[in-house]
Parts: sequence; C-alpha cells; structure tokens
Amino acid sequence: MTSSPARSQRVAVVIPAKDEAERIAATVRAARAIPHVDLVLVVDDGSEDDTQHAARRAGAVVVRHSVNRGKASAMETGASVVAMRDVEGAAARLLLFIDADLAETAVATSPLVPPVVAGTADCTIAVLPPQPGAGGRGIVTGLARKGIERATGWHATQPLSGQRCLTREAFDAATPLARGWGVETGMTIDLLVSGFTVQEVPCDLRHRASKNDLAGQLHRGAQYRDVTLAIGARRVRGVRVPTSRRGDNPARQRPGRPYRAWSDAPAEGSAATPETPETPTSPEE
Ligand SMILES: O=c1ccn([C@@H]2O[C@H](COP(=O)(O)OP(=O)(O)O[C@H]3O[C@H](CO)[C@@H](O)[C@H](O)[C@H]3O)[C@@H](O)[C@H]2O)c(=O)[nH]1
Ligand SMILES: O=C(O)[C@H](O)COP(=O)(O)O
Repeated sequence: MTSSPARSQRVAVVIPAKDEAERIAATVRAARAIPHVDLVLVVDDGSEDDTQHAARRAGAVVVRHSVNRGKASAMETGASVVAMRDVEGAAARLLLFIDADLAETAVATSPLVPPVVAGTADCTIAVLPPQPGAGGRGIVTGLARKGIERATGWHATQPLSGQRCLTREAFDAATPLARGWGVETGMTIDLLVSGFTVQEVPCDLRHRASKNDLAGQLHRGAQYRDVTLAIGARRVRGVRVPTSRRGDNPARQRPGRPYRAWSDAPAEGSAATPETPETPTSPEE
C-alpha cells in the first residue's frame, strides 16, 4: 500500500477557516515553516469577519465559499484547488489539513509529515496534549471511537482530531467526505476499510477548546449529530472490515504505531472492491 515518495516530496497545508480572523495569520505563518511545505491554502468557509484578508496578508493562497458550507466541504474545496496547482508529471502534493485556530503551534504538526513521506503511513493523525479550559466529557469522542472500532477494529486515541497528513491517493479513496463534523470519523473508517495505513502521532498543539458553556454544548450537539450520521451511513452500506479478516493486534494500537485494519488487505486500496458479501463498495456518503 505505502509507496516511497522522493525526499523532494512537496506538501500543501489546507486550512478550513470560519471566522478565524484573530488567529489565522499566526497559523498561516507557522504552517509556512513546516518542512516540505510549498503551498499554504486557506479555505475561507463563508466567514463574516476579516479571515480572508488576514490569511492573504500572512502569505496564504485564499479561496472562499461565499456561504458557509461546513468544514468537510471546505476540505474538499481545498483538496481540489491543490490538485489544480499540482505539477503535471510530478508527484501529487501530500495534503496536510490543520485547523485555523492553532496559531503559532501549527508548526508542531511537522511530525505528521515524515511517516507519510517515508511511506510507513498513508495518513497520520495528531494526538494533542490535554487542552487548558476544555469542557467536554468525552461523549462525542467516545461515540466516534466506538464507531471506528466497530467498523475496523482500530481504537483511536483522538478520533476527532482534524490535524491529518495524507497522500492524494488516500484522500481520493475517502471522498466524498462525510458532512460537517463527521468528516474525521468517516475518513478514518473509509481509509482503513480501503486498506490504507493510519498512524497517530503526538504533536504539541494548542487550540481553542470548546468550553462547558452553552456555545460549547451546542457545538457538541452538532458534532454528535454529524458523527452519528457518518457512522450510520457506513453501517447501512456495510462499510467495514469483517471481524474474521482483521489484522493488526490491538496491542499495536497506540500513538506512534502505524495501523492497518486488514490481515490480508489487497494492494493499493483495492479492499474497497467487493470480494465477499461483507466487503463494502466504495466509501460514498
Ligand atoms: O463551518 C465551519 C466551521 C468550522 N470550520 C473550521 O474548522 C476547523 C475546526 O473547527 P473548531 O471550531 O476549531 O472545532 P473543534 O470542536 O475545536 O474541533 C475538533 O473537532 C472537530 C470534529 O468535530 C475537528 O474537525 C477538529 O479538528 C477538532 O479540533 C477550524 O479551522 C474552523 O475555522 C470551517 O471551516 N467551517
Ligand atoms: O470538546 C471536545 O473535545 C469536543 O467538542 C468533543 O466533545 P466530547 O468531550 O463530548 O468528546
């Protein structure tokens, strides 16, 4: 599954951003310092503040949704724009998705890149340290973790983490993306079911964590809804790795270890082609 891109492999950072004028400039500047990065793309998802101008001033390429379409849609737009800027005949850029609110700490997503460049993982996912002021009780996180584990056998530490580096091939296999806040959960299931290798990587990041106030609870309600839909859509379509064909030992499931869900995954993501009635079709929403 994993290939070995050249050392010259280029990386595009894609930053979905909605009303992030306060932090986007610092995030863009930090992203530009990540090794291998030659393109920082901000997708302004219908912001009502100065996000697009602040991002441009900080050196990003900016595209904009005229109306808000949600994070997953911004990621798809970003990936399409990067593809248009990839050089014909050269390797497609790796995609490094990061949130707009990381500010200076965005550079600490750098460790996500080397395993994908080296080909030991097709998708890396950041594991963040405990965040000051975070007010969650782990309900949405638990829902996403359980959904991924039921479908693939993988126990994700931080299933909602949106800081992810992946190959173009892996991204394409995971599209269309699950809507809104279900995007990470759906992507992880689709990648593992398609035979790709994922790896969690500890990264020293700080973001604006949701508090335990009304806004925070409403946000978690929307996350719960979208994660439920992403899991449900895959369950209905039978997108899962059959228990009898699951591979890696649960003992291997910890940050820093690449994980592949199939014991006998066919090469190059072709596990998504039906072989048995239990094997899924393509990962569509
Ligand atoms: O309609 C929207 C809303 C948000 N965003 C951007 O999406 C990112 C994540 O949003 P945020 O408000 O920071 O959400 P959190 O709850 O803090 O996000 C956690 O949980 C999400 C999944 O529910 C993941 O996408 C995030 O990576 C993870 O940090 C930020 O860059 C936002 O600007 C959009 O592009 N469009
Ligand atoms: O605050 C968070 O970590 C997310 O909003 C998820 O909430 P949770 O605590 O219910 O998993």
